[in-house]
Amino acid sequence: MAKPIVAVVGRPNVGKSTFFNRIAGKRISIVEDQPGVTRDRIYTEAEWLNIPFTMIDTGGIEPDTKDIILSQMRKQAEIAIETADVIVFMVDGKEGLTAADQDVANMLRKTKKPVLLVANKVDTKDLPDTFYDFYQLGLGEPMAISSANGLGLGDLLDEIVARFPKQQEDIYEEDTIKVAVIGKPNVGKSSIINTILGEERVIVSDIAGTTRDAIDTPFTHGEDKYVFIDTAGIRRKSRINENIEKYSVIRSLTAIERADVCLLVIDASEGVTEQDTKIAGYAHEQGKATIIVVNKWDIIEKDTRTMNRYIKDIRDRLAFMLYAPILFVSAKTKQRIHQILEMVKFVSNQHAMRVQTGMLNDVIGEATLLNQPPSDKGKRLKIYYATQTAVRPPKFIIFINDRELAHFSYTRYLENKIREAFGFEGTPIWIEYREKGGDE
Ligand SMILES: Nc1nc2c(ncn2[C@@H]2O[C@H](COP(=O)(O)OP(=O)(O)OP(=O)(O)O)[C@@H](O)[C@H]2O)c(=O)[nH]1
Ligand SMILES: Nc1nc2c(ncn2[C@@H]2O[C@H](COP(=O)(O)OP(=O)(O)OP(=O)(O)O)[C@@H](O)[C@H]2O)c(=O)[nH]1
Repeated sequence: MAKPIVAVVGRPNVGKSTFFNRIAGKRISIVEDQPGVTRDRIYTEAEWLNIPFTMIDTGGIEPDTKDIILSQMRKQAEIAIETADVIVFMVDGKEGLTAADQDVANMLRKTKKPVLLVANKVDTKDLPDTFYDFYQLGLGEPMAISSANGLGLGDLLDEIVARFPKQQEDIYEEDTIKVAVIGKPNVGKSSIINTILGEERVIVSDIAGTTRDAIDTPFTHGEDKYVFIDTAGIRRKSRINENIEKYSVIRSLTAIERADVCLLVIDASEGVTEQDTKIAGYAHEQGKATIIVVNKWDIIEKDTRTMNRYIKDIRDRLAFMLYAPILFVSAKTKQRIHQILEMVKFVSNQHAMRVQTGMLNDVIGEATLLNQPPSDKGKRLKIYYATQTAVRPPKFIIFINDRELAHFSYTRYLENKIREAFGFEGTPIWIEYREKGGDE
């Protein structure tokens, strides 16, 4: 389930960080490819009433010192409008209304996204006289909070959570394959999506009953139903500066969470970057199927070994997903673009595949005969029985005598044997051990 995104926008010194730290849970830092970009203070995972969400501190952008406050705030507001589900606009309740607040309010009023106007530093129950000026911003009733001593935060969080979009998952039929197109800015995500959607057999559907801007693109291809997840920011080209990069990563992460199959798009002229590795790692951990799509293949000067060199490099850098098929495409010339949906359908089936318990145990039994399970201090790992307990991703539980003896390398070996026998192409496989009770 995708987590909603909340962005906090406001002038420097209004107390965004203080607010953030009050609400923040664990922070995740994002690897940057560009030097000189503020590294932490980007976003955090938080939770209210058991509803998890992601909070972005747009104050984290301090691109260059020449920038005046106002232009920075405009950028913050743009980023918030582009990426967030709910925007918290924070003003300084102690200082009162400023011209810069007016300016940002003008921008925020134009978005259809919910905006909550919050006056921070209202440390006592009595509202300051200047408080009423905030009504002039045209963003509805200001809420008074004090981040420093925690006043009003619960009420604010209630209001934020109440404005989260309804989850869209339910509106797609069971057999719809959800596809996230992920990757860095400019690798050609929108070009690939638009090329696929322009294909003859593809019919883009309407989403019924959605009130906010549609963020997904559902379509059919022949008999098969698909939806490209969270395409709003991708298909509509954003003209936001370079700093959008790290926020686009956050969007990628939430898209991955909702998807069945991820298309990890890599720019052939750049190869696999650190950012790609990070995003790919997330898809892997989340148990999603992945296809690696190397785009812009048209601009690469090729000889007979070029493709193999690329494959080797990708396998080296993304060694944790050797299961992911690699496609070399060009959105520009349409080379091999038609293979993408075929591959999506194939790996989606692999992702949902269930194998018979009898066959699985034959494979495991044979594997242990070929390569004896490890032993330690005279005790040998015994494998009693294996069963598949889940799909999307396929999950196996193996009953054994002693978990201590089940080393990573042997698990890897068993995984390989399972793959040799059944395929499971494009999908990670989860293997869990259970100690069989009462035995030895
Ligand atoms: N009285 C009072 N002071 C506060 C409150 N919240 C924050 N402050 C103070 O306001 C100052 C600025 O707070 P920050 O949280 O750093 O503000 P910021 O908006 O993150 O500022 P930038 O990092 O410049 O974007 C600090 O001195 C805080 O202690 C509050 O609720 N009441
Ligand atoms: N030569 C070549 N250029 C391409 C190809 N695909 C995309 N481009 C160009 O690469 C640039 C970026 O393409 P987009 O499709 O906008 O990339 P994106 O990943 O959606 O970018 P963001 O919206 O910033 O995330 C554009 O100038 C495209 O024309 C390709 O296969 N070959």
